[in-house]
Amino acid sequence: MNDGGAKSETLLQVTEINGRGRSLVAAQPLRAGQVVLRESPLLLYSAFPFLSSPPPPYCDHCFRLLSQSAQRCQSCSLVSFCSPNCISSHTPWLCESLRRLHQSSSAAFADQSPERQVQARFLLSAYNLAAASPSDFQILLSLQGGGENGDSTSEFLHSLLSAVCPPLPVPISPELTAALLAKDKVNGFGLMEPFAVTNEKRSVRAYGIYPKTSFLNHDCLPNACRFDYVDSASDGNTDIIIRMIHDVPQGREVCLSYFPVNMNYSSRQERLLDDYGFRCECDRCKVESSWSEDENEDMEEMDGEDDEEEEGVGEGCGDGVDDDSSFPHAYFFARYMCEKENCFGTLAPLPPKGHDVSRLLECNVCGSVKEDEVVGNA
Ligand SMILES: C[S@@+](CC[C@H](N)C(=O)[O-])C[C@H]1O[C@@H](n2cnc3c(N)ncnc32)[C@H](O)[C@@H]1O
Repeated sequence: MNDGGAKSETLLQVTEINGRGRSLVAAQPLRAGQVVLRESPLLLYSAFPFLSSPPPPYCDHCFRLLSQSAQRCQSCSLVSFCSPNCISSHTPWLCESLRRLHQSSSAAFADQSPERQVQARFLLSAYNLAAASPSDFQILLSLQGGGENGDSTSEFLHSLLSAVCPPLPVPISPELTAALLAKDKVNGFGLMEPFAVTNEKRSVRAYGIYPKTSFLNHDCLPNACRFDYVDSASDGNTDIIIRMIHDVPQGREVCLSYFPVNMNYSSRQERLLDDYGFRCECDRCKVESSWSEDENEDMEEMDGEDDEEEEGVGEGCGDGVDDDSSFPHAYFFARYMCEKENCFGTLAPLPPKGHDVSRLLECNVCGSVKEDEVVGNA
């Protein structure tokens, strides 16, 4: 994909904003469709439980779909790789830990949800990073999240992994395990299965943590969104790409939405408080906090359960939410929300060519591309 040779340092500046922590701010005017950040993950881990059968058909390093020539690890026989380069990432510690954990996983995870196994995979990757690349591990530790005491999940995972895995050259305390899990919760991005007609309900293939992308704060009406091109990227298969949805002046904060934009006010607030520890006071929340329950339910119906309401989004989303003053952000939904049923993706223009903003909008979930009917009238 053409990313216009983005140099994020000249486009985005890390700035501390009161009440929001580190934030990324436009260091120059940014244009609709512009790639403002492209980066590789600090750490990646499979979204599949240990006990999934058959084993996931992906390279355990770059998470590409494996071909016939895939190489299975001869020692643990649990993971496969697409190339000698990828297999070199499989350290002896990780290999032995995976083998031992897999052996004990039926008993160890018997009473646990499959999510625990995925969290254990994250911890193995994080511990492995601590030993294999201490400087990257320090970057991981510097990300937001942690500080709180461990809970029963972190205690369970810490005792299990310390009992099962071979010793590491670096000490891992229960507090460190708790902090790592908290950082994953706040900063992890899911890399989805590529969209296909036969795979409309896309699942997550892997999770990744991206150092600079982790500085992007949330806004319920984002001005940027993330793309990935798993299986279709010529290199950097798991790179994350941040593109501007519309023009933004210098000095304005660049924000993502941490979840699909169609969620209603109370669901958004609940999610942000539970998972990210803050109350959102963005412009959209200020408007929607005064809506009645019915009006908020109308927003819920935009999630595709009611097609008639969904079609009405451009004109306002139903009873009571039908004019510009009560629903000033209607334009966003009409222009930048994917119309495909059950997609809920966000649209951003393709990267500009020269001075021209693209007339084509791409969905960051299903990948469909459509003509922008209002280009130039942002
Ligand atoms: C992925 S991090 C973003 C970078 C973070 N501000 C930092 O200092 O590293 C997510 C965290 O940033 C903060 N945050 C994100 N969006 C926010 C917002 N709209 N208002 C207040 N805090 C926000 C919350 O603490 C959240 O858990």
